[in-house]
Amino acid sequence: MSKPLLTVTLNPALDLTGHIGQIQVGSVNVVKSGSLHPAGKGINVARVLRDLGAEVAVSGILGAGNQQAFRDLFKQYGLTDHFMAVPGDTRINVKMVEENGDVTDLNFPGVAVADDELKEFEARLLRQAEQYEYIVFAGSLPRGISAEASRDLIAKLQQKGAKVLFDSSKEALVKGLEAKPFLIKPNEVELAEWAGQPLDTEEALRAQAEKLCAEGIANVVISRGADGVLWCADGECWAAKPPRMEVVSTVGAGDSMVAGFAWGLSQGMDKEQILRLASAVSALAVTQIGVGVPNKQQLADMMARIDVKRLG
Ligand SMILES: Nc1ncnc2c1ncn2[C@@H]1O[C@H](COP(=O)(O)OP(=O)(O)OP(=O)(O)O)[C@@H](O)[C@H]1O
Ligand SMILES: O=P(O)(O)OC[C@@]1(O)O[C@H](CO)[C@@H](O)[C@@H]1O
Repeated sequence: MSKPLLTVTLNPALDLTGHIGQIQVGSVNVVKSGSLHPAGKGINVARVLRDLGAEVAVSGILGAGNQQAFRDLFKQYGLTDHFMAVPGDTRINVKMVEENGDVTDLNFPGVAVADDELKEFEARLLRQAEQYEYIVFAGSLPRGISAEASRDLIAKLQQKGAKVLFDSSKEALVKGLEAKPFLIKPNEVELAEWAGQPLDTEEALRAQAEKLCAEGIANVVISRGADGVLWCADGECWAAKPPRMEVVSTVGAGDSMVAGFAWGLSQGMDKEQILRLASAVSALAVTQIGVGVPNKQQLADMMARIDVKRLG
C-alpha cells in the first residue's frame, strides 16, 4: 500500500458550469445546460488522484453555511476530510463554456478568514502534514490569507519534510515561488505574467523553467493548453503533446495534470511515464464537465497516444 497524499485548497468553490452558444455581454443569455458541483483546485486534484488509485486526504477552509455538498463529496469519494469550517459561505464560481470551447470564468469572493482562524488552521495542517510525503497546495487565496502567509505555510510544510506541489497564480504564485516548492505548475500565461515578458515559444518557456530550476525549484512544469506541457527537472527538459480532443470544458485540465504528476512521482514512475499519465488524465478532463478518470482502459489508450520527447 502506497503512502497517502494530501491536497490543500484554501479557497474552494462550488463550480456552476453552463453551456451556451455564444455569450452576448450586456444582454440576456439563455443557458442550454448547467451543473453545480463542489470543486476548487486541490479538491479536483484529490478526485483524480482517487480515481488513479491513491489514498487521499483533503484540507482547506470551507464556509460553514454551504459546506454540506463538500462534506458529502468527500464521503462519496472516500477522501479523508481535514477541512476546517469558518463562518460564511464558500464562493460560487461561474464557468460559461461557449460552443467554440472558450470558457469565461466569473470567480466570486470566498469567505473571509480571521487571524485566529488562520492560526488554528495552520496549527492543524502542520500537525496533519507529518503523515504525508506529497502535499498538493493549489488555488487562490481567500480574503484574510495573504500571499506571504501562504508562502510561509508552504515553507513550513517543506521544513516538516513534505514535498509540496504548488499550483497558483498572480501574487500567490509570485510569493509562493520564494518558498521553493518541490514542484510548480503554472500555465504559460501565468508564467509570462510572473516573468513580466511574453513567453511565446518553447525556447522562451524552457529558458524560464531552467532559471527557476537553477534557483532551487526541483520540478518546473509549464502547461500549455492544447499544445501540451514542458517539464524541466534533474538537468533535463521534456515536452509532451496530447492528440486533438473534442472539448466539452477545459476547467480542471490543469488540476488533472497536477494529479498525474503527484501520483506518478509518488509511485516512482520514470519521466516518460509520468508525462504520458499526466497528459492523458488532462486530455480526458477536457472531454467532460469536472474531472476524473472513470475508465482505466480509456486512460491506457490515451496514454499511448501522447507524444513525449526529451528535448536536446
Ligand atoms: N484542448 C486540449 N486538448 C488536449 N489536452 C488539453 C487541452 N487543453 C488542456 N489540455 C491538457 O491539460 C493540461 C493543462 O491545461 P492548461 O494548460 O489549460 O492548464 P490550466 O490553465 O492550469 O487549466 P485550468 O486552470 O483550466 O485547470 C495541458 O498541459 C494539456 O496536457
Ligand atoms: O480561483 P482559483 O482557486 O485559482 O481557481 C478556482 C477554480 O477555477 O479552479 C478550478 C479549476 O482549476 C475550479 O474548480 C475552480 O472554480
